[in-house]
Amino acid sequence: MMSKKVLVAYATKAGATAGIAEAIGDELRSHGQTVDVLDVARVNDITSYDAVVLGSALYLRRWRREAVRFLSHNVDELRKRQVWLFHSGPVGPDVDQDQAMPAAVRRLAHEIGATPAVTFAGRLEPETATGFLARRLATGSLSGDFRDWAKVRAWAADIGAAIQATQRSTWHRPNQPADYYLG
Ligand SMILES: Cc1cc2nc3c(=O)[nH]c(=O)nc-3n(C[C@H](O)[C@H](O)[C@H](O)COP(=O)(O)O)c2cc1C
Repeated sequence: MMSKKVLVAYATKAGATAGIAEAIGDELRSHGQTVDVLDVARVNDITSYDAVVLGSALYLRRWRREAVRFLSHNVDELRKRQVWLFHSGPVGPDVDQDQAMPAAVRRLAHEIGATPAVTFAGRLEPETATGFLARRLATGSLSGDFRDWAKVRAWAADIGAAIQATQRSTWHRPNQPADYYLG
């Protein structure tokens, strides 16, 4: 059986979200998928992928702009694919709090037909923090690497299983054009 090609794209400022994306990629590969893990700013064309996982770091309750731009520029192609979203954010006392999708991301996710973004805890450390505010926050109670690798891998394993399930049957999105069925 042909393995499906999966894009795991991430938007990061200080690298924590890239690490989560790599872990998702490793897990999917262990499920037999062919995976590219890429900075979303470097992705131009998604037509060669069967499924897309997109994650962004959260800053001041927003996604990074390159992730939002990717969604808005690829709505039509994403609608035809299986898409999963995540964001990486909470640190310190908020570590277990699911974060709301920013309004613009929620609208785009709805257009694409993707389920809401899952929240993964993040990392904020003096060694990797960039910018005055980040460096200041990184020395207080928010400081640390809170990424939950077991949670990340379990989520990716579910995605791997879902992609495998659609390899056995034909994957039809509801918005598949009608001429697809005509000879
Ligand atoms: C200035 C600043 C603002 C942040 N705002 C949020 C936020 O609104 N929500 C959240 O969950 N995390 C927030 N965080 C935490 C980061 O999202 C977290 O450290 C994340 O894992 C960083 O990802 P990155 O290393 O990929 O950039 C903020 C961090 C900084 C430094």
